Amino acid sequence: MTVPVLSVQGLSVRFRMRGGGHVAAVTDATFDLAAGECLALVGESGCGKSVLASALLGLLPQNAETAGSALLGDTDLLTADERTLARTVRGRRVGLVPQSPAAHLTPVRTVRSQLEETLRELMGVRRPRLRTAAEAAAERAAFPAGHLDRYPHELSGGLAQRAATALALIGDAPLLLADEPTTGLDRDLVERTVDELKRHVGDDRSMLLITHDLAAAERIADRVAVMYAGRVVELTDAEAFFGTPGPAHPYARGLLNALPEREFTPIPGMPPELSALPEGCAFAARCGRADEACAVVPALTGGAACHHPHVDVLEAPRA
Ligand SMILES: Nc1ncnc2c1ncn2[C@@H]1O[C@H](COP(=O)(O)OP(=O)(O)OP(=O)(O)O)[C@@H](O)[C@H]1O
Ligand code: NI
Repeated sequence: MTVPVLSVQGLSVRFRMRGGGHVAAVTDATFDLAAGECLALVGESGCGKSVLASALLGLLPQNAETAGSALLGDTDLLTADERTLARTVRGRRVGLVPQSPAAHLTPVRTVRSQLEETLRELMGVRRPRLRTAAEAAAERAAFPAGHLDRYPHELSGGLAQRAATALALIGDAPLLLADEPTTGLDRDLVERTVDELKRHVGDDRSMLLITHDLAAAERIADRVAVMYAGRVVELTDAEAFFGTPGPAHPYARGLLNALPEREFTPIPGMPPELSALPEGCAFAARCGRADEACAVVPALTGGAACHHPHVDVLEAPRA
């Protein structure tokens, strides 16, 4: 077994709130990311995806408490000091593809100057090589050279995304972290963006793609992790998940069946408040399969954290 690029073990993040309460944003997340693999982390708004990403980047706010570990090589991202994270991790070992590229780019500077600055900072490239290097960096993300002297507000959503991707690729980081890279894009642009990201994954580069867009995840992911109320409730092979036998966890199955191109039936009810999670399985209150066993939190075994996973899945060979 090869050493994973990223190994997350029992990662929990909770926020201390005024008045003594807590928000349990991420609870006991455990997963590995293999070299060249794309893992899609999916789940509804507010389930803890971005908090998990912030934890991996050392960008949690002051009121956050973490537990567990997240090993990137021999660096534990949860305990590394800010200096290490800023100087050796962000950009260099983890490339960040942002949620809102237009907002992530500096508004008062052209794409060329932002690429050049990042090349200088991360790769030590100096004039006169800077100009050619910036053009090569743009080309890598299919950003047209003719638009390099534009300011972010002069770019379409698709081009802003490519500019942000070009920036994320500069450090040759072995791990790309993309948090909702397709939010706000039209469907055909979503597909193009996802396909372009996919070109950068493989061999020496892995990707953790955070999205609530299951169709985007299906296009690109090798494996899927489904989060519900802060926990990973299913972790499985993408082909099995989107095809046959389908998701094992009733929540994951409901999420897929809610898609317009599938059954278009939403899961009844709402997720619990992360400040007041129930004792047992957090999905039990919405689950047609729940019984008294669900008063205890189910462990993530056989790919799904559920006392009553879909049987057809259990009987089929799992990846
Ligand atoms: N600084 C904070 N203090 C308290 N609670 C927070 C803080 N940051 C995030 N949360 C809470 O953590 C939970 C998880 O938020 P998160 O942003 O990770 O969701 P998400 O899955 O990324 O959703 P979306 O799809 O909308 O981006 C939310 O309930 C959010 O309100
Ligand atoms: Ni988010």
